[in-house]
Amino acid sequence: MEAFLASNPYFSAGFGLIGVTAGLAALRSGSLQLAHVLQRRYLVTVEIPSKDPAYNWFLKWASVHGASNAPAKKKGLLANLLVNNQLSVETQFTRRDTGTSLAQFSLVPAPGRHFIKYGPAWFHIERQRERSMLDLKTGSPWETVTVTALARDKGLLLQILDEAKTAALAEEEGKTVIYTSYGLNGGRLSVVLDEGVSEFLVKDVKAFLANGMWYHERGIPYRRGYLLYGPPGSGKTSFIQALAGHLDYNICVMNLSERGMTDDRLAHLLTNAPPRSLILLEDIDAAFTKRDASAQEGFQSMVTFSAASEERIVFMTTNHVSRLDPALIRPGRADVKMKIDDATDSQTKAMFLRFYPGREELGDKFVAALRATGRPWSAASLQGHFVIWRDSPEGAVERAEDVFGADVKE
Ligand SMILES: Nc1ncnc2c1ncn2[C@@H]1O[C@H](COP(=O)(O)OP(=O)(O)OP(=O)(O)O)[C@@H](O)[C@H]1O
Repeated sequence: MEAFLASNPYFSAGFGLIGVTAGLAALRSGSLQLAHVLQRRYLVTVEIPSKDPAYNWFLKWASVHGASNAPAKKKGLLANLLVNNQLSVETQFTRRDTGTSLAQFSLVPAPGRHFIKYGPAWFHIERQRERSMLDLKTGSPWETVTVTALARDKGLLLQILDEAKTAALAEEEGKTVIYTSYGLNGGRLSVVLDEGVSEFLVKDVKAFLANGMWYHERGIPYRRGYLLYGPPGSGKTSFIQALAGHLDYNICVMNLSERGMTDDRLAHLLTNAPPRSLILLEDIDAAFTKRDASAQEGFQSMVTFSAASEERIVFMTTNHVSRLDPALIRPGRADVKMKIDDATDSQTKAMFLRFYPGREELGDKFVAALRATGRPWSAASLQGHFVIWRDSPEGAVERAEDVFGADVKE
């Protein structure tokens, strides 16, 4: 590890004492030499330029983990004083198959100095922006993040970079699966919901979009909220993806459980969402059950967001509708509430026929075999089953009960 550190250009004996504490600052001006000695012995610094992929990984990591190990009481105070007030919004666009783009917002430490506690150690983070230079490819300013571990253990920094990388890659992996497998399919929505559900939702969104003047003339906020709730794997997220493709809209996914997501920030994100966007707040229950203390904060956010004046279509999804504060999902915030449930008979048959066109009779047999078990099944598990048996509809029917193999029910 020592050898790796020595040869790694990111690890340098950078000068990271500035701003650590007032005491250390005084020490620095008083005795530079002593500071050098201390710094060499006790601090490890890594510099990450913005052109390095690790740059975004690290900022994202810092926004999620900062001060996460501080005791609960101190957490708010420390986080607010030292980190929270200095977050900035970063937007990343990913092109989707359908030609529209997916905008993803994250809150990352803003340029300036930050302190973060992680594991046993404190870290000093300095994000510096080069004012006179721009990255010609992206048009964004060159930046450098300097991370100084206020500890002697060099391994901690490596561990952090490694964790940041793993988290970033895992996130990308998930996205590729979701965002490339759905979308427009010959002009039709490729998600099979129960009869009438998808038509109802599409019609409702289109009516909303066609009635801007009506809202405007009456001074009603031009927004519509949809809550899709129900068991995992029923197609909530896929439907919203497909709908965006169908309307040729962008999707902005916001994670309400992200650290530091306060009212102001949510309002900022909502007003800065690109035009022609569906806003998707996934697993909204997570924002309210994970962090008790901030439930109130999240609630306020939703109030703010119901006041947005521009055209806003907001989709919220949850597996646990009963855990939500009723005020959160009242009309005005969630105008349409739709249960997207386990697969029905007709949905199951429709999916069967999509995989095995023309095999009506077998489709009925398949549905009957599943129904005979008395157990519920999800559209996601059906899809998994049909993919396995893609060349043999007979096999799919014979082994119908395998559909339950992949299901994990609460
Ligand atoms: N109704 C459906 N029609 C076709 N495929 C579906 C349907 N529902 C789910 N799937 C398949 O299952 C996968 C998972 O579905 P999706 O993520 O949309 O479910 P979800 O209801 O949002 O689940 P969760 O509540 O766990 O987020 C999808 O990528 C898709 O391949």
